[in-house]
Amino acid sequence: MSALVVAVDGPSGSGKSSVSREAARRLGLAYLDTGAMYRAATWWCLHTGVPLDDQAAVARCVRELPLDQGVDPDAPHVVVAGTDIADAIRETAISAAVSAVATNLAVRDELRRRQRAAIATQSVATSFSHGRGIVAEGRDITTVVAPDADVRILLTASQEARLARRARDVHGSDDEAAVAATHDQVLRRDADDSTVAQFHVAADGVVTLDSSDLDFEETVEAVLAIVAQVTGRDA
Ligand SMILES: Nc1ncnc2c1ncn2[C@@H]1O[C@H](COP(=O)(O)OP(=O)(O)O)[C@@H](O)[C@H]1O
Ligand SMILES: Nc1ccn([C@H]2C[C@H](O)[C@@H](COP(=O)(O)OP(=O)(O)O)O2)c(=O)n1
Repeated sequence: MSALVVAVDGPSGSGKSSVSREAARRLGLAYLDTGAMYRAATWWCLHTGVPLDDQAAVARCVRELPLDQGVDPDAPHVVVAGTDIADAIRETAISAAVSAVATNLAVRDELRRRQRAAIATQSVATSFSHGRGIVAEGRDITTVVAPDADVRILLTASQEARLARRARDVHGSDDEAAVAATHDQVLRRDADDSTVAQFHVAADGVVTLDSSDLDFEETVEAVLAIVAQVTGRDA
């Protein structure tokens, strides 16, 4: 079976990471979390003491980022210079700082180069059970990193749904205080990130999937239905 590349973009809390990972698992494909790369780059700059407002220094630092990122959806790992940072990159300090690194255009060039290489590797190597290929998700995968992907999906959800999901994720509750505490992580970050990537409106040929009124399972099934419709391939 030929390689299959599925690209998924969307704003924070739309469900990109969890839904893409589960879809990859069911399709037997690799899974690339490009947001984790921007988070790992941010962790590395902070760890090595590079001030995030020094654009040139940040760019130099990220070009040397010793990142080892797994693409098995059942066992994702993010290791930098021998340290497993999979949990550390989800902490609020990284979520608050990551847009400063992700809006650095030289950083984007470097990480996009690595993302294209990871996608190309999975397009030629047989790694998972049903064949070859990858589900890659982020903010600019359908438009810039892999605009020629076989399947391109923009996963959206209402602001209310996204805030509630992130609040449950981070604070274990979606009451008023928990939702208010996630505003910076979701709304401010999306506003900053959308200055360098267009992920609120689908580009030509990109299928929009609105998950506001779908639960997790329904969203995964909707992604698989789009893949089946576009490619004729079932999970
Ligand atoms: N359709 C959905 N309905 C309800 N919760 C969802 C849905 N999709 C994802 N989630 C949950 O919402 C949270 C945020 O999802 P995540 O995949 O991290 O989003 P993103 O990568 O877009 O920021 C997670 O706890 C996830 O399990
Ligand atoms: N392809 C990508 C992926 C992520 N980013 C940026 C946008 C986000 O602020 C950070 C982290 O992305 P991530 O997908 O982990 O963010 P959330 O799951 O929405 O919290 O990286 C990007 O600019 N381009």
